[in-house]
Amino acid sequence: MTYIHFIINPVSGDGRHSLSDLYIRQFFPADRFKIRADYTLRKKHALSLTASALEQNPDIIVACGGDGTINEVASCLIGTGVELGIIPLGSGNGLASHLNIPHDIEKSLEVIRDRRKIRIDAGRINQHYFFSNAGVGIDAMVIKKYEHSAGRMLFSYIRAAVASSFEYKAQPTVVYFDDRVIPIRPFMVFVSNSNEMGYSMSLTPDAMLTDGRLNLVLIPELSFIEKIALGYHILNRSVSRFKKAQHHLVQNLCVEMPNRIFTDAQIDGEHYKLRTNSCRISVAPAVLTVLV
Ligand SMILES: Nc1ncnc2c1ncn2[C@@H]1O[C@H](COP(=O)(O)OP(=O)(O)OP(=O)(O)O)[C@@H](O)[C@H]1O
Repeated sequence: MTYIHFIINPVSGDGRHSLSDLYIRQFFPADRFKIRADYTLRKKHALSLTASALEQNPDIIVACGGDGTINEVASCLIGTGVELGIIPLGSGNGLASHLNIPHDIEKSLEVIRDRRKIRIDAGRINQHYFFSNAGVGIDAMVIKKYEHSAGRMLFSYIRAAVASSFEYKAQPTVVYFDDRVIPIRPFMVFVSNSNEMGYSMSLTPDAMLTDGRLNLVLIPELSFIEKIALGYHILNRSVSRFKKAQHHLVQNLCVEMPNRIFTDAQIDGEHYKLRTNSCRISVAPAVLTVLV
C-alpha cells in the first residue's frame, strides 16, 4: 500500500482550479493507495500541514499549487526521505516547468502514480530553502508589488516589474564567492537552481537542478533603455546576449548590504524581509527526491 498525502492550495493560480480529494481518488485504486488530502487556509499553512502529514509516515507528499506552495512543502521534506510530488496549479509554475511536469492535472496525477524519481539540489539563503530561485535586487520589489496586486497573472507581474524599474534604488553591495570580492550597486543579485522563473521567463536558461551548483546573475545599475533590453531578454530567455549581466556558477556566496539593516528578498517568488543585511547563500546537493 502506497500512502500519498496531498497538500492543496485552493487559491493558487487564478484560484479557479477544482482539485479535490474525491477527484484525486479516481486515479488511485483504493486497494493499492491510501490517499489523504489537506487544504491550505493561509500563507505558510502548508508548512504545518506537511509537518503533521509527516507524523503519519507517508511515502509521498504532493504539493498542489505554485512555487510558493512547493517551497513550503519541499522545505519540510529535506532529510526525511519522503518523496515530493507536484501538481502545478500555480501562476508561474517555474519548477514544474523545468521538471517537465505536465500542467494538465490528470497527466500530472499519472506522473505521481508512475513514481519515476530524481534527486534535485536545494538552494539555501540564510535559514530558508529555495528550489527555483532567490534574489535580493529588483526582483524582491517586483514580487512584493505582485503579491499586493489584484490577481496573480502574467499581466500583474509585468505591471509590477515596470513600476519597480522606476522605483528601485540600487544599494551599495558586496558579493563574495570563491576568492572574489565584487563591490556593486546591483540592479539584480539573482541566484537560481532551476532554468525557469515562471511564465516561461528565464535569467538562467542553462541552469540544472542536479549539478550541485547555483547560477548567480549579477547585473549593475542600468539606464532606462538597458532595463527595457533586459526585460526583452528575460522574456525571450536570451540573457546571455545582454552584455551587462555577469554569470557565475557557485556553491557558496555571501551578499552584504552595509548601508541596510534589513534585506528585501524574494524566495521562490514570495517576498521576505530578512532581519539582517548579510545573506549567506549555498547549495545543498541532491537533497530532495521528486517524482517527474
Ligand atoms: N487559503 C489561502 N488563502 C490565501 N493565500 C494562501 C492560501 N493558501 C496558500 N496561500 C498562499 O498563496 C500564495 C501563492 O501560492 P502559490 O505560490 O502556490 O501559487 P502562485 O503564486 O499562483 O504560483 P507561482 O508561485 O508558481 O507563480 C503562497 O504565498 C501561499 O502560502
